[in-house]
Amino acid sequence: MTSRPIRIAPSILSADFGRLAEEVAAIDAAGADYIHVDIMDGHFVPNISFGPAVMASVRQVTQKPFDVHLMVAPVDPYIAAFAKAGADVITVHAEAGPHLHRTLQAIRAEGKNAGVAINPGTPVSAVEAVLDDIDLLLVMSVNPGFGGQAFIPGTLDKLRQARALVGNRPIEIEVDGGITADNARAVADAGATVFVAGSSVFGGNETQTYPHRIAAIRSAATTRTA
Ligand SMILES: O=C(CO)[C@H](O)[C@H](O)COP(=O)(O)O
Ligand SMILES: [Fe+2]
Repeated sequence: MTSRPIRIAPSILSADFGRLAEEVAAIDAAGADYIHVDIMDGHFVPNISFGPAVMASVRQVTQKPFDVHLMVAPVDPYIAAFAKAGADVITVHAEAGPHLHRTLQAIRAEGKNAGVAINPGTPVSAVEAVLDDIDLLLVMSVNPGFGGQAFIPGTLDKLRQARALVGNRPIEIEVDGGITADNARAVADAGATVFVAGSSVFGGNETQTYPHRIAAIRSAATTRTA
């Protein structure tokens, strides 16, 4: 059993956008630790979600930390806008530009926690030089751009490599894509501490089931197997 605290971060990408504020309030009440906000630009990834104005309006319905995943390139021009819109953690992709260190400095200069995400095709070593500059390492377990994709099994090896690299530094290791109650145990054992879950929480939009779905992932991730 992992001794590290486990956080569940429902991704509102799979929420009903027509009732977005209600959906955010529902996952807050259902026990979400963080609210995961996927920002897609139709350039870095082949999909468009929404921007800082929409995020700022739903920010008002909860006090929970907003974990903002920017799938945007170039990203530097948008850091201040998402900080102002109420982000607590701003995560950028290592692949999104040539000046990762500068971008991470810009996030911390806004007084926000800084995260770096790596795509399935990017090695964990890509973040080695910025370990002192991040609060969160996001290991993508699908190719970014869409919710509802299947977890890529090779992610478990990458999570183990990430845990070995991070060691006991105060850096959260987040996993994003295809997370369910069925794979949460293996993902926790591999070293993840923050579990993003979109379709496995919001699937079907039956609000009353959100507490059960979040609890199922948390329970799988924290259950002793040996
Ligand atoms: O960053 C993302 C996609 O790029 C989403 O956070 C992720 O896909 C969550 O959705 P699901 O749990 O349905 O895979
Ligand atoms: Fe995400």
